[in-house]
Amino acid sequence: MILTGFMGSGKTTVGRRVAELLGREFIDLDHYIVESEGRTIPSIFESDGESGFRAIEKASLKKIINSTDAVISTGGGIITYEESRNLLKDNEHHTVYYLSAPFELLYERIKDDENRPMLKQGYEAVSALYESRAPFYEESCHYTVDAALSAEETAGILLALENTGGK
Ligand SMILES: Nc1ncnc2c1ncn2[C@@H]1O[C@H](COP(=O)(O)OP(=O)(O)OP(=O)(O)O)[C@@H](O)[C@H]1O
Ligand SMILES: O=C(O)C1=C[C@@H](O)[C@@H](O)[C@H](O)C1
Repeated sequence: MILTGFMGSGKTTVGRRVAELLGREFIDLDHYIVESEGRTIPSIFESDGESGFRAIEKASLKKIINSTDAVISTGGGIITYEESRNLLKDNEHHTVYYLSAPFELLYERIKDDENRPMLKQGYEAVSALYESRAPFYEESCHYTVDAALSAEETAGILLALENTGGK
């Protein structure tokens, strides 16, 4: 199982819970990057820029996607590169679930978090980013799931889908 979606959609929160319910390991790709790089995400953005972070993110996804049956939560920008989108959609090990919710709700959840460099652009730019990314999440997933619910409810939906239509 792989979870995608915009910042604040609950990929980490819900992913950790559904992994517990499925009895599988949980890997948060942002956390994996921080551990393997020995740097925080804001410091990677500062020294390597967004493009540097994206290159590390793409390589990290490539490295783990076919080597684990863990529940993987991705970073919000994983759909930036076509290669990553194809890797998500065409992979043979994981069903990809897009956690989808309205922007205003997501922004309320994340607006005060200092650990998300993309938020420095301000409300209007982040809102435009949300709009521009939505089709990419849609095209690279197998299921779109409502993430405006409680984390527990969304985890329950994912569990049911994984047990019926999951890989
Ligand atoms: N279903 C939910 N209902 C209410 N709050 C939630 C829900 N899911 C997550 N949150 C809260 O929103 C914030 C962001 O959640 P989380 O880190 O799980 O999102 P994410 O999709 O992994 O974000 P990112 O892409 O930036 O890593 C956290 O404070 C979390 O507690
Ligand atoms: O939406 C994004 O571009 C990001 C989301 C986070 O998960 C991190 O991957 C990073 O802060 C970038």
